[in-house]
Amino acid sequence: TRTTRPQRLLRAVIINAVRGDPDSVIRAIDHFCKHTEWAMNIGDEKGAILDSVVMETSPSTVLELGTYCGYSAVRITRLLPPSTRLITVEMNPDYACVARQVIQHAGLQDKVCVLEGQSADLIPKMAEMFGIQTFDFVFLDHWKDRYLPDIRLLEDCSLLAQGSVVLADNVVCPGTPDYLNYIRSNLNYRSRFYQAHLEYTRVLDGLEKSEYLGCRQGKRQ
Ligand SMILES: Nc1ncnc2c1ncn2CCCCCNC(=O)c1cc(-c2ccc(F)cc2)cc(O)c1O
Ligand SMILES: [Mg+2]
Repeated sequence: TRTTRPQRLLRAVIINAVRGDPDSVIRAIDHFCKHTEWAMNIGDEKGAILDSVVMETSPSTVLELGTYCGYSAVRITRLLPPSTRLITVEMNPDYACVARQVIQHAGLQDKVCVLEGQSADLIPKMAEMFGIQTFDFVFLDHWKDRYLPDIRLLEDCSLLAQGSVVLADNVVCPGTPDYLNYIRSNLNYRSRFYQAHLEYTRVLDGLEKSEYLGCRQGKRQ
């Protein structure tokens, strides 16, 4: 049977990227997506915004929902201090398999845990599984209609602390209207929109960064 797009992306990484060099893995994927086949990685333009938010947060516990081929896992993890770990959740086993190999090619396998399963099932088990209390940084990049239920689940599981930062991809394209409405009208968050473009295209898209302020009451009127 023909290879899948993630398998062709992985082959491009193995051929073109230097083993152990995360930046060359990022460059190889962006080149593949610009010149060979589009793929739904966050990409270089939004990726630079992701980098800046990670650096300003300097998190010690990081959660990513929606791994795909591991591009954003490599982008995030290459910026983390040595003792920090990224937990990334992917429900598609084929994607997870490719992502583990991309992450390994970048030399970051000791700092990333790729968990297979649905975010809804795994979020309630996170604290127990990893011996953590809260996440300092959460990156949302999975099914767009899961952003809202999953941020609510993170709140209910007390996995967000005052100062935790939630960054959401694709809030314009494909769009996450219910999530945006919730997070922008909720007094427990301070949100900021970063205008950008859909990866490797001229289509408008953007990222929404939301800082959790702790548990206050009420909604913005
Ligand atoms: N742990 C979990 N729980 C639930 N779902 C889970 C999951 N783990 C994985 N998934 C399943 C997510 C599948 C990928 C999600 N991402 C997307 O769907 C996505 C689509 C586009 C896109 C834009 C314009 C187009 F014309 C076409 C596609 C761009 C993006 O940047 C995207 O991130
Ligand atoms: Mg995305």
